[in-house]
Amino acid sequence: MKYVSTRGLAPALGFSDVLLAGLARDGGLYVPETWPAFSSESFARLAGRPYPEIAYAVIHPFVAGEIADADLARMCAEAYATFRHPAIAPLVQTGPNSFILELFHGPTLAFKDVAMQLLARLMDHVLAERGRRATIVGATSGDTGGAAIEAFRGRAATDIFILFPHGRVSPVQQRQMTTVHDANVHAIALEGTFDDCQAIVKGLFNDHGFRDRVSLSGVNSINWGRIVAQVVYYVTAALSLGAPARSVSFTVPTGNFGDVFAGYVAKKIGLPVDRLVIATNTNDILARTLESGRYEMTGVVPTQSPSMDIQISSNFERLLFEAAGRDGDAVRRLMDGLGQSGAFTLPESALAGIRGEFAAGRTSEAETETTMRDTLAAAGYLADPHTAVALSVAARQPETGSPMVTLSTAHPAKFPAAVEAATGIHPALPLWLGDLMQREERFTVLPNDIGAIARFVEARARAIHEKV
Ligand SMILES: Cc1ncc(COP(=O)(O)O)c(C=O)c1O
Ligand SMILES: N[C@@H](CCOP(=O)(O)O)C(=O)O
Repeated sequence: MKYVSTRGLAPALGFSDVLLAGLARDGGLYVPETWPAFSSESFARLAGRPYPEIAYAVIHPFVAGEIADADLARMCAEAYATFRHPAIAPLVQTGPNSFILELFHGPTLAFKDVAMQLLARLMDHVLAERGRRATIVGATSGDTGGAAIEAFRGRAATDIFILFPHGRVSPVQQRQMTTVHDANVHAIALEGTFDDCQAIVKGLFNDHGFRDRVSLSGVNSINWGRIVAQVVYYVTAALSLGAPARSVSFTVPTGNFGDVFAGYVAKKIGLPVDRLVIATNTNDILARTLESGRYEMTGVVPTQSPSMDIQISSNFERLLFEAAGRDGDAVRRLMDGLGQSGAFTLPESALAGIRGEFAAGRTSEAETETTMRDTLAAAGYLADPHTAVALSVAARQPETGSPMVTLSTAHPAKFPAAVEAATGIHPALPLWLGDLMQREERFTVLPNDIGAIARFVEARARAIHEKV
């Protein structure tokens, strides 16, 4: 299987090259040339199997033989051995037909661990086989950074630089990035928003000289390896609820569109998914786009679900590519429009296609608080603010008979202030992170300037390369 760029101008690559490339050289995102097809029988055979086995089975066709089967199986087993729940991604029933899919049992208490623990192992494996090193530069609104640093810390073949928006992540999120002192880890507080961080990362990828000099790789959801690992929990959740014999709906708290796009991929490979619902906070560009057909940036406001304070939603480009009939020229024109004027209008047929696959809704700050309080009162369940955004949107969906699964993307202890203000309960960090707030912080504050970031990365990466 080859992967093609959403902008149509970069060479098609195999799985291992796509893992290391991150962003395509034409600025697009890689997607598989064709979707593998799973039959009902093959899904049925996976029901009841342990999570790492299902991960292996789902990811295997996407790897297309580029990694030996035994190595892939071992890496799936090792990645999910880092999780603190035997089910890895357990389902909790909160109503007659309502379920919460808990994705926060990994080392940093966020759903990002599910993909990142595997991605680090896959990248290490490919780099070792090629005798190469890579410099990872990533952007985070809070959770990707901690998960990436935890997964890549101490790895000999990678230096990792994470840009986070200064003052806009929760104290727990910040400390998960700034208290890791391995020599290959660099936390950078950028004087800007998450969108600024992400624009700099994409800018660095599009500077081919820089990209080649430092062997740039990415671990944001621009990397296909992130998406494919996230497809797995849609499969495990649906199988637990009766798939393939019945279909299941999902509501997903959404920012960069990676998580909900993984749900779309699950559907494309044959999982019976009824509805896929995009849930946004007041940074509601995706909900507005589905309503009006116009993707239009209006400025980001800080919310109590900071990881979703995003308006340039990277993976929406992957959906555009699908909805535009896989026409890379059309996607390039739309993305150029976004770059020049901060907006684009979806072609009618693309909008109709997207509306056929997704529903969307937004949750205000007041509704997020009420939902945290009501969920505790009605179901005895303490949800984090990101999960609450999605629970609120899920509750407003029409009943179709299929079970509704809301993805819970973070542990409430990552956002104690918001959870306590809404519920009166101060969620404690698990024992192994109990001293997080006392650990020494180390990070560099840099201006919102791509040149300053490029110089910092190149100087530090080179210094590390010279020592090795
Ligand atoms: C806790 C949490 N929930 C939801 C999201 C949104 O996920 P995505 O960016 O994949 O749409 C994020 C960040 O990505 C997050 O950290
Ligand atoms: N919400 C994310 C933003 C980056 O998303 P990614 O999935 O593209 O890595 C975060 O927590 O950093």
